[in-house]
Amino acid sequence: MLPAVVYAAYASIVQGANTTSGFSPAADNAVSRFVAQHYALTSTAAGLAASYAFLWALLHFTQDAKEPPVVFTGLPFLSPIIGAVRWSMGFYNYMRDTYPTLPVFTLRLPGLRVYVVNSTDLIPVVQRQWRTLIFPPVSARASEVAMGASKEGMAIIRDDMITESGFMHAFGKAIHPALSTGAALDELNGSALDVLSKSLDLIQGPKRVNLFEWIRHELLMATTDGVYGPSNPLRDPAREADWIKFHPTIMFLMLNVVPLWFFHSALAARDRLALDFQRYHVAGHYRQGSSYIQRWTEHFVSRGIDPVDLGRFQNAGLFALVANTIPTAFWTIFCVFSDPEIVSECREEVERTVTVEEGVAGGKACTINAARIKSSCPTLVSTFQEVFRFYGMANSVRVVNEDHVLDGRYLLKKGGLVMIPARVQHRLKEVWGENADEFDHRRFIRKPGEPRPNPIAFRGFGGGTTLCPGRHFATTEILVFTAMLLLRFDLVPVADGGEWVTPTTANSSQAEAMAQPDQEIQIELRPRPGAVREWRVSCEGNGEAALVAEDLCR
Ligand code: HEM
Repeated sequence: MLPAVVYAAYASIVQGANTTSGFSPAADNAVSRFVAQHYALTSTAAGLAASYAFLWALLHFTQDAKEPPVVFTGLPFLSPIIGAVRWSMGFYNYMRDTYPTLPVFTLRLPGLRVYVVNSTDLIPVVQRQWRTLIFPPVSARASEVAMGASKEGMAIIRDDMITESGFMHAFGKAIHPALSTGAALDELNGSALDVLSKSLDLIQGPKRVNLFEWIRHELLMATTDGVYGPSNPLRDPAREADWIKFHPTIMFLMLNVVPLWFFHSALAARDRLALDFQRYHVAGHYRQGSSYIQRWTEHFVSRGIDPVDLGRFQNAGLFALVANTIPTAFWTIFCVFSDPEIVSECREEVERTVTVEEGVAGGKACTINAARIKSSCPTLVSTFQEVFRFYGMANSVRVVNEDHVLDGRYLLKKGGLVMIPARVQHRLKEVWGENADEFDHRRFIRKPGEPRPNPIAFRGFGGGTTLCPGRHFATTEILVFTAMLLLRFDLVPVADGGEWVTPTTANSSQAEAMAQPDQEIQIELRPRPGAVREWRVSCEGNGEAALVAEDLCR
């Protein structure tokens, strides 16, 4: 339809140029000669001008005055796309700096309105409207296009995306008890951290590793062993390799613009993983896994999802489990170990929490207590939070389910998307102070008499009804992993004369909530003098970590 309309406008302009210009006969002749000689050029220019005028009119006449102000209209419908390509991860911050007084603005793309929220005060207002500004279509789409779920499976998921009894909202309720304070969470963290601790026991002398690759392997094994139990499909090195092949393509699959055959080998890897997950579920192995995976599976089965789709959806479950935990652990370990001051402050704190008991064979055993790490290591916890603020890039997206007037002021039209970019919130000088653009590892340590920065502007784990349910599990896992390294090893870069070089993050996949490093760092893990001994981890009474507004304000 659109090209036909544009063509019609274009044709009428060219025809008009051939009849009369309104100038004198001599000028008319000159114009006619010019047009005749440069027909292709003039007709192209006229066509472009007509198209521009048409698109400009289309954009402005279909934009309601009550909607948030529309910006970036230089090339109607195209400027936002060009901006997103040009500024990439920095696009929304650039927009915020360009329009600092707009609490929310509209971007118009072909066939789509995006309402971008800049104001911290509007965030709770958006989150309260969870039945109108809804998240399930976003995650459903990811399962459909990236995980390859069947039409029948998707029909079950999409059946009711609004009420509390719909698949998605009920899913949140089903898994919640296994991931909040209590024995199930302690057990899950305990088994994952036990795997990590035993793996570190094997390093008895200096060992060279690529830091990201090594963290990815260690956390993939520990997290999936903790969740899936003794029959964890990811224990097979071929499945680990499949995940590493498939994972980077998820964002491109979700965009759905490149033909599927292009991702042939990644999709084959995805399907092998899904098949192993299917076998795992059919054999009932999940019953020996964590309470989390049992609840997860029971929810899907109770809603009629068949075993084939169960395997496919489990790939999405795996994404949620590890895709953000791994880069977050990388940056936490990088930021702690790359600064001698932070290493020594954090090491001192962590050492104070360790208890020494009788170990096996009459020796001594050191116990790392997860609850004490969280309650008594303010510098380590603050560095971890600062990693989220500095490297976090969660982009909360909601679909406007019906026309809605946000905060009684802004009309949001049905079918539009609402976006809350964490990177905008995380760099607001009015919240974080003049040094908002710098990494300050002590930023989150509370000082007497000093007000706490507005916790709503901390978006590391999203917020509202879709606030990450895995935040306590991931927080404990990463903090204790970092503590174990502090207690047991020195980490020394192999290249660059032993200097730590901060990797860039420009190529990060925007399907993730945490930036990912573009370059590897080869390091040597050197056991610290006296640290090769018996180590244990205790997660008893580990509890929750209050890092986000929802936990802090309860
Ligand atoms: C450092 C690690 C993690 C980070 C940074 C992270 C981040 C996030 C964010 C930002 C969201 C909100 C999405 C939105 O509102 O748009 C989210 C949702 C979610 N996360 Fe995490 N996550 C992490 C670890 C985990 C883990 C370990 C699990 C599973 C145990 C998990 C399970 C989920 C689930 C199921 C949702 C969807 C919630 C819903 O649809 O209501 N996450 N996560």
